[in-house]
Amino acid sequence: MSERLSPSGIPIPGVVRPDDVHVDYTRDLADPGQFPFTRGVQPTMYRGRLWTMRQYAGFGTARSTNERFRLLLEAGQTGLSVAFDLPTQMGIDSDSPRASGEVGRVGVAIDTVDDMHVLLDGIPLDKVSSSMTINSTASTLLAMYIVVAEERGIARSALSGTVQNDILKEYIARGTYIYPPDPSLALTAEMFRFCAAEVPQWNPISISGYHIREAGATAVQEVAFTFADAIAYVQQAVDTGLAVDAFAPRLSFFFAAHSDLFEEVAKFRAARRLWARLMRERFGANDTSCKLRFHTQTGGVTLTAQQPLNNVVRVTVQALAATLGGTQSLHTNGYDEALALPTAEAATLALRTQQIVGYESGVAQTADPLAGSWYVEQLTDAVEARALELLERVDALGGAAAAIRAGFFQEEIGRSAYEYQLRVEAGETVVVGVNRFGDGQDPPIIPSPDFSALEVGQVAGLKQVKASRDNAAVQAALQAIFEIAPEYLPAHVGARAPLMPRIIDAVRLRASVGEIADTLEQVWGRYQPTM
Ligand SMILES: C[C@H](C(=O)O)C(=O)SCCNC(=O)CCNC(=O)[C@H](O)C(C)(C)COP(=O)(O)OP(=O)(O)OC[C@H]1O[C@@H](n2cnc3c(N)ncnc32)[C@H](O)[C@@H]1OP(=O)(O)O
Repeated sequence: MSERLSPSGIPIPGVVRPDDVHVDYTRDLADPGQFPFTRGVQPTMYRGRLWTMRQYAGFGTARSTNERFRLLLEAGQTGLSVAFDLPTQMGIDSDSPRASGEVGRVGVAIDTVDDMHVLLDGIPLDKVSSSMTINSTASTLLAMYIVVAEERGIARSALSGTVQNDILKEYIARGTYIYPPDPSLALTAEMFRFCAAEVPQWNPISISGYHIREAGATAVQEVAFTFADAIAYVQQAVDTGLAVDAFAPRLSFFFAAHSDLFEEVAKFRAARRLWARLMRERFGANDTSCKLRFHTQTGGVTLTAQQPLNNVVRVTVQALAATLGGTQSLHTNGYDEALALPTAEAATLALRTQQIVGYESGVAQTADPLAGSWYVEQLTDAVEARALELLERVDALGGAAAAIRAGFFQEEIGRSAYEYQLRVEAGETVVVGVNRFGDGQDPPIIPSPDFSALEVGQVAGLKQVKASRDNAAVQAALQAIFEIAPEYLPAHVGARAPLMPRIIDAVRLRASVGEIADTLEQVWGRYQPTM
């Protein structure tokens, strides 16, 4: 019989026997809540608290997204997750010609803190945690969140949430970068400092393997490349003088869950163990800093436009993988996402899927229920060993930033994506309803909504804000940012003046996302990809 391989290329025996596994319980597993946290970061895991059900949502205006948030919270969702439109992610105001046609399309349009007020209207910011998928403009959006809370009388210290703020993977796989890596990384370190000092329950980064996976990486590459990025962030922050244990407990991560249930569970367990070991060995971090806390999203690329209801089943298997793997927070995709923005019905069903997994399937009853399975332990070892090997190749290239410049990640991911495609085309990898069990029907066509009226309204709102604010004060606040920005360039020696408080000042005066981004770009320049 031919050899079977997992999707990452790990050989899978027909039967795994006790002698095939060499686990030392104390060294390799330990109880949940104990180093190396293979079995989970909390001693009681989901018996103490179920994972956060956090559906990524956002489209059109702040008002329409606020309505979707309320619908989801009423349906039992336990955390928020904001999707921003491309102009907001790229630091472009809605009234710029460069934003034309993109306003409110793949997420909500936010120009000033006034939009943020509408977005968060009626949401109890001291009770619900919010995630914001925002990277190059993360500092401005976090500033807006803080100012909304402040203007509602809620202290910064009471806020909890996450900004994605993972710029390295933008160069590798996602694309919403503005500035070159050096000042971008320096700004990330400033956000680590600021959050640790002033917003202690905020996670200033969500180091993301999800997009690396979506771009075609295997599970092993997903872990290795995410950790390569993570090590670069930790090193950068340490180099600026922060003590590792002052910020590392608030590093958070973001992974994908695909349909190979066992490899995915092994991936999550291996990732926790590998991260704990890396942090202890490379940075001398304490146990709290060694805990890998992560959000998971079911795999967008695994969804098919053909026979879209099949996606409900895929999402269920993937949600099981994430929760058997001990995720802290989960987004389950809508079954219609391969066709269009998810409908309210699909978004609700996706949340119901999590609730069925959480309350009916029994996964929440005991921590790390698959531990001790010879197969799962063997696969956990294999994923860890292979990810470490790959990480060491990145080290040899000089770390994540150097590997990005050399095109290493992009090439490796591209090769995996190509090989996967060949396997699908050869029928070796079965995609139900696509290369097998098709019904000959074309995928349904869903008309895309008309965004033009929305854009006109958003632009009018922004013009009104710009006309009614104290423009001299805004210019002075932007000037203050401009004057500090050079300290975030590599040529600068010595301590840097804090940038976050200046961004908050500007946001409070109703400076826009685009104005703040342009100010920084004047000093830092724009990144030009080398490949
Ligand atoms: C694809 C798309 C795109 O490209 O556009 C995207 O990127 S979408 C990307 C969307 N991204 C996201 O949604 C990222 C979401 N990330 C997060 O929510 C965070 O970063 C997270 C992963 C750390 C999860 O945070 P969370 O608040 O939801 O959950 P936590 O596990 O931290 O739990 C909340 C609090 O409860 C405590 N807690 C949890 N479980 C227990 C337990 N069993 N016993 C006692 N306490 C417990 C935690 O310690 C914590 O308190 P304390 O805090 O006091 O310790």
